[in-house]
Amino acid sequence: MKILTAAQLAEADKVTLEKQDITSEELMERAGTLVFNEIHKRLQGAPIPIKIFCGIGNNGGDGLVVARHLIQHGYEVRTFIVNYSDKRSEDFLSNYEKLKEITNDWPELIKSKNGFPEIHTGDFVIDALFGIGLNRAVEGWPADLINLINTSQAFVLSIDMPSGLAPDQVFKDGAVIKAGYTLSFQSPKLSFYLPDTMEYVGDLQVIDIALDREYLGKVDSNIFLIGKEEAQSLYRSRKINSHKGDYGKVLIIGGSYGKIGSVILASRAAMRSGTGLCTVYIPECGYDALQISIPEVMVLTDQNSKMITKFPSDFDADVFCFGMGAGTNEATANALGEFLETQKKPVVIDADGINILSKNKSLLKKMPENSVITPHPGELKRLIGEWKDDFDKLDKVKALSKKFKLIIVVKGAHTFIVNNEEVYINSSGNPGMATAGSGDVLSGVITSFIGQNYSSLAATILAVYLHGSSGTLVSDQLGYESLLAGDIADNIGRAVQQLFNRNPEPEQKN
Ligand SMILES: NC(=O)C1=CN([C@@H]2O[C@H](COP(=O)(O)OP(=O)(O)OC[C@H]3O[C@@H](n4cnc5c(N)ncnc54)[C@H](OP(=O)(O)O)[C@@H]3O)[C@@H](O)[C@H]2O)[C@@H](O)CC1
Ligand SMILES: [K+]
Repeated sequence: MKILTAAQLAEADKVTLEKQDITSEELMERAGTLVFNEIHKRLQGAPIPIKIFCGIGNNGGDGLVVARHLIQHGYEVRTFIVNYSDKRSEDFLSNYEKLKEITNDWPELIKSKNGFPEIHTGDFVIDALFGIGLNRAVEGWPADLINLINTSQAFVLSIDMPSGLAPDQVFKDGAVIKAGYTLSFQSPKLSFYLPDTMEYVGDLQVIDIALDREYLGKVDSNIFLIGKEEAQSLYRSRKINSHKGDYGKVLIIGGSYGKIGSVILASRAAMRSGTGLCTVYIPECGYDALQISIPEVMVLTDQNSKMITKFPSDFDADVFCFGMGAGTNEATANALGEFLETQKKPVVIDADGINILSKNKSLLKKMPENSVITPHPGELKRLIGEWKDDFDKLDKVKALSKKFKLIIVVKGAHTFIVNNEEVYINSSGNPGMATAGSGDVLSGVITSFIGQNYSSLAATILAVYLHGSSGTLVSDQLGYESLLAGDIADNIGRAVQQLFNRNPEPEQKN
């Protein structure tokens, strides 16, 4: 699914009015009615005190439409106009008049802190203060109101965006509504998925308000949300008449004394994801552990017993993966440098491999095109330095991807896959996956798919999605705490099966 910017959504709005020959007030009525329907479906007329806080722009206008429908359906509603400016939008004003026509309980005007109502734990708060028109941090008494709502422990539903959050930028130090539920129009917004802002969104539902299909189809977005449908479209099923040679010959290089488990996990994940032939290259100390843990994998050993000092020079693999548990010894770094001198096929570099790249940035130039690196936040910081905010981070990652033609997997609650200017945001997974070895498994799955002849980008997107949905399948049974990285590897096959069954997709909640 495409993720649109505020500017693209405003353009979609404009095109829709022209093409569907409707007024902006009619579109607001459509959007507000759909929000009302969702609320009504859940509340079923329950006598819960509802407090709606409306700004004076179009987000506030949506709030007024919702208020009118709720009142007409007999709900107990108090509507507040949060008068942070005199520049009321036209559609806000017409809905203000419409509301006054149907009730004697006119909206209450809030102009300062003195006008704040009491908000109780059992209240149902609807936040229609600001939407995608927010253009600066929320400060002063409107910020105090947001803080009051946030500390009230009332359930908060935000219309389109949690107020104070902007779709494509962050405003430092402004107040932001912490929503329990967000009903967002047409497209999710980028800030819903970024580490610093995702916590404000609560559970997310995107409402199709039928903006112009043609515009939505053609609009040039570089940001995509990856869900079940997208993963399905990337997956290629096996031919009946095939043999192990058709499914890739991969070599995974890594491990050091005390960290052989990382290579066991990566190779197990590669095998569980369909690799035809998997060989690992490890320090000698890991030989027995590997052979015993996973007999399907072949083992080559370095002449050094405790670390990698040389890469096998004559091994012909379809794809190489390096880094997990390897340490950052000079001998290991030199071995990687020497290997990259001659390497032409994409490689997957993880963990200590990335730390070696960070310490020896000249190696980045030697990385073959379309290689994949999979940093977690700490590794990323070592690679690109500090960032101001998540948007700045994304810009820096894009620049790195572009400069060295790399696919960069920015791991997090929502993993981002960056390929030049394009950003793919993963929607699967859960907090139980924040566990040792989870990244080793992911590298194994990516490597496996590249070996099976997926493009590096397709392999990475599919691997990240399946890794997340496998994690969810496991935690659905064991809970978050008990999930082990090895379980993620072992359930990749079930995650593939799940791509094609009709159950709702195991998605991550914000
Ligand atoms: N896209 C679509 O298709 C559809 C969109 N719809 C709805 O429209 C919403 C967007 O509406 P919008 O453009 O009127 O902006 P909105 O968010 O209400 O606020 C603007 C006001 O806030 C002000 N302001 C800004 N920042 C501020 C701050 N920090 N502190 C104080 N003031 C601040 C700003 O004033 P100014 O900057 O001029 O001072 C302006 O007055 C969208 O989210 C959705 O709900 C649906 O109805 C139908 C289909
Ligand atoms: K809002």
